[in-house]
Amino acid sequence: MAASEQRVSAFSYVPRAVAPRAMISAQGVQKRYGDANGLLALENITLDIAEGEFVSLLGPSGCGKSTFLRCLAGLERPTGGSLLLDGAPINGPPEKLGIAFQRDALLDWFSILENALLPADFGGYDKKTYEPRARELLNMVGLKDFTDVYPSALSGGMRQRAAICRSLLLKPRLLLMDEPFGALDALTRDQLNVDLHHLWQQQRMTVGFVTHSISEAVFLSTRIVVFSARPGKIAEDIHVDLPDDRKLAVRDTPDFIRYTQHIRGLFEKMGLIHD
Ligand SMILES: Nc1ncnc2c1ncn2[C@@H]1O[C@H](COP(=O)(O)OP(=O)(O)OP(=O)(O)O)[C@@H](O)[C@H]1O
Repeated sequence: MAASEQRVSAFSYVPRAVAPRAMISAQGVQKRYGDANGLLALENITLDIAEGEFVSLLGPSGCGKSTFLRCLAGLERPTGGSLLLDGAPINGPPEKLGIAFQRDALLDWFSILENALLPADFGGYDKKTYEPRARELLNMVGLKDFTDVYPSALSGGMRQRAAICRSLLLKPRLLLMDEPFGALDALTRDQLNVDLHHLWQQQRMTVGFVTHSISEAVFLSTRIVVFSARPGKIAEDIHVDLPDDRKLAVRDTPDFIRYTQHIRGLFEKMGLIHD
């Protein structure tokens, strides 16, 4: 499906008349693993992402969401098309990048505060300079009293909160998250959705977020890019026009439900879910 054939509906993303310059610009991005006969994971991905957008990638398992995220992180290279950050090709992990994955990857022999400070360590920055920010972030997500505790003493949700603080330590312009809440129970996941929404509201970093949850995507995003089955193509690019300051109760509103129904309908049409 060519970019021009992408689905357009009442929900579709329409760039604003005076659009801010794209921070990320993908033009016909293709990713094939292996040689010329290898597996085609992504085909013809074309989209621009402006600074400060919260973009979720939704789609069936194996459709290339993580592959696209890894291309954005400079951990994989597209095999076709162009992928630009601030107008320059992404040839490696960009500066000011924050990453969070499903496994929190905290280091068990460091305290929570030390874990949150690791990016300063790795980046060769003075840890003392960043300590107030690490403490502020940990405070914001309810870990104020756990800064000196080791990860093994924390629940999965608390660990993931600490991991998110770590990814935000250096004030990333771009935060890439691959199913960061996938392993958490529903209540903890709800709370972390709220926490992440608050963090995004305050810091306004650009976020690329991979999830399998339609409701999580609608709650968090300003925009949802729905991929079709492999090779991943954009099935629909949806602008989420919900209040900027979202509380969990927004999920009970007719507007929210219209979005979740619409996306479920797309997956039904793709034959991915049925009653
Ligand atoms: N390093 C790799 N080498 C070869 N094939 C790969 C590699 N990484 C991913 N793939 C394949 O590329 C396709 C897309 O994988 P990817 O992980 O990007 O999908 P996804 O949409 O994130 O899947 P899921 O939702 O299940 O996590 C899959 O068929 C996968 O097997």
